[in-house]
Amino acid sequence: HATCRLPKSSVPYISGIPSWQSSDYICQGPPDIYIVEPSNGKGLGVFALHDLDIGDIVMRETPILKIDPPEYVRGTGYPMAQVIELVRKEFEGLSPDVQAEVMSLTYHATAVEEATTDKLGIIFRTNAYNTDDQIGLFPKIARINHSCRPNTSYYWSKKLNKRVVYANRKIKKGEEFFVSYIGLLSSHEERQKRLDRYGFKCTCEACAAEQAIKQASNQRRVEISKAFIDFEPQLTLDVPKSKSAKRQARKNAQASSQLAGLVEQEGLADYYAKAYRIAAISHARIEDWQPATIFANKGYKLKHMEDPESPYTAEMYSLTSSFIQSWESELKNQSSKKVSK
Ligand SMILES: C[S@@+](CC[C@H](N)C(=O)[O-])C[C@H]1O[C@@H](n2cnc3c(N)ncnc32)[C@H](O)[C@@H]1O
Repeated sequence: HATCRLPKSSVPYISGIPSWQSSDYICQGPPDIYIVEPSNGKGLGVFALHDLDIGDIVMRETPILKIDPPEYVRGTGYPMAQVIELVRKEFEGLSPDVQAEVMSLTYHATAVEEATTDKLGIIFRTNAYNTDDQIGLFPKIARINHSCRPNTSYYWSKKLNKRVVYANRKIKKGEEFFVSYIGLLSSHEERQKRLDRYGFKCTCEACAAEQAIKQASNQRRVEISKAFIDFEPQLTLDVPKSKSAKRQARKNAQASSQLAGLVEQEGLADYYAKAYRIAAISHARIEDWQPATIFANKGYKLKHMEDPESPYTAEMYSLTSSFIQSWESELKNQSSKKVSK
């Protein structure tokens, strides 16, 4: 979408000879997508400079510093002392400019940590994101604030060596971009506990809603989380044989459609594809090919938008095409039965 134009004062052609030098030619390249500005009560934030569609890229960024994480300890996370040592080693190898960029990032520390812990370590804790198997600092992405119903999603592209942030719904010019720093399938109180280490009370639209709405949202999130776990053992394409297993599978298919509806109602775009996959497989198990195909195709479209080359995209592609074939033969059978009647 480059906007290329001649400088205003130039007269483009005189007798077919351009009167301007090629260096006058202005080609701005693609319009900027975001601007970093103060965000009310949240320090700096990142805002849209124009309207974005679902799937539009907001940022793609290579980590300026990354570490192989030490072993994760359940309950307490990565051992901070070891993380700091690893980060410090990488930091020493950076140019002074890049070091300054790292040190300019925001951080949150308790009074005790402020007195005892290396500031670089706390900056890393406040701003770092996982790649596939490492943890990295992405100074531009680090300016994006948190929401429990974010309008952007992200993934790590191994091929590009970049973290990619994209719009997960339509975004209007001037809106702030938000990502989620935590898993979102828990109540407001649980989420706030996990956000405490970032040092803010979340006032996103889900957390700031009035009590009754927040209560309903809490319930939906807990229900979605439970359903994801409950569905896990049933995610095979084996068609149940016994009558009772078939009856159960029909109930499950119904519940899977409700699950997809619940995730959509809660507006948790990061979980749509997972819910569609469950609904697709659950309907395939009762050989209800129309909804199975539609759900698989929805999941495929989302995965493709995120990363066309990921194994998840390939899986959803193969499910969609196999369910379409089954649906087609079902339709053919139905019409040949009609003809023979
Ligand atoms: C990764 S940084 C985000 C960018 C940061 N606002 C800045 O000025 O650089 C995380 C910090 O931003 C602030 N923050 C992020 N999301 C917020 C929110 N929803 N409400 C208030 N503060 C938030 C907190 O201070 C948090 O520790």
